[in-house]
Amino acid sequence: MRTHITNIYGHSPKSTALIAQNMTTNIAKSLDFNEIGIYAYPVSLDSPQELRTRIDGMISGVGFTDIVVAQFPTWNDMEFDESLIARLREYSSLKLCIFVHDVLPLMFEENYGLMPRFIAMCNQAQVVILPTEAMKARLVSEGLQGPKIIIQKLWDHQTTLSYQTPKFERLIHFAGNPDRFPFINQWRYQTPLQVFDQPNDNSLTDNASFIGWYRDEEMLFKLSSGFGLSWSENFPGKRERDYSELNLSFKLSTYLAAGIPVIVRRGIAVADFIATNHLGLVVDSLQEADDIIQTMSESDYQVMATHVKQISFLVKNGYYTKKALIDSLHSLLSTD
Ligand SMILES: O=c1ccn([C@@H]2O[C@H](COP(=O)(O)OP(=O)(O)O)[C@@H](O)[C@H]2O)c(=O)[nH]1
Repeated sequence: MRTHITNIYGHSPKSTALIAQNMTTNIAKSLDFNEIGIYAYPVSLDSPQELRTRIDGMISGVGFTDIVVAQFPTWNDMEFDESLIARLREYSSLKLCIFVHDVLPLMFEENYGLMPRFIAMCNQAQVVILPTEAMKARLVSEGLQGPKIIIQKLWDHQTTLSYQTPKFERLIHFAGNPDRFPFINQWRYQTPLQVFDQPNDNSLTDNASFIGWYRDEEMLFKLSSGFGLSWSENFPGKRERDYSELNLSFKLSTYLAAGIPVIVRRGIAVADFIATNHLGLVVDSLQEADDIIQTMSESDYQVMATHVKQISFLVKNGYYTKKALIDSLHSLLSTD
């Protein structure tokens, strides 16, 4: 019996979906999983037979009694994901876990109609890894039933960079782009915002500096002071804020890996975890965060940083992913 995990290729190196799946695969490999590579391509060009042949090539190393963890979505269209699951289900003794990174029907309003297909796909697995309890409740209300559910809880952000005590600075970092997070173009708070993205013509503020996109280690190195912001707003067609109440943010774990305290909106899925573990500020508005930072003492900051250091160790070493994968294997192979 062998264990396998799918992994995507061929997307932009700046794609967070690619970064997250590649990282998850690296962690799984440390647990002796084999990789099933899935290259990005337009699935609509394949005839049903070509698609089947393509999938057979990808899973040629999978045996009838093996375990497969499918990281979804593959971003090759839901038709591809469904075909992959259908083909794997033909191996009657194979055990299947779907590791849900994003739920397309909830990400984009126009995709909500895909929900029944998404749920039907998940219901074919024995185990489904979901990001949060809130996502579990939502998908159960949409019809998810049957698979054992494992909660991921937090993204990891693996790095070998050694821990540095962060400096107290009244500064907020944001590792996201203004197309998805337009509110950063109107930053009007006293605490300056430092954005990891190229300058853009739509920025209406002098108090946000766009310092460019950095590769992983450089970015982590620059996140050496102040706070990391994870914040989403709804805008037409994309209910980012609603989605953040169900899903996990990757950038949140980037800040934790770097060792800096975070700022999150009350109501997002991990807000309680952030508050209970004293990892930063859980606030109702950006104005509230600004006010707290402007009056905060250095010792208050360092207390938070000390708490972050502990979770940073877990995140940098991949322990959330390892736990989710190991719990999934136990669920697939034993009964409690
Ligand atoms: O200069 C940068 C800016 C961002 N990122 C990566 O992009 C992620 C944030 O992407 P996104 O906003 O899509 O993530 P989300 O928080 O929405 O999951 C960060 O965590 C980093 O891994 C990076 O590598 N370099």
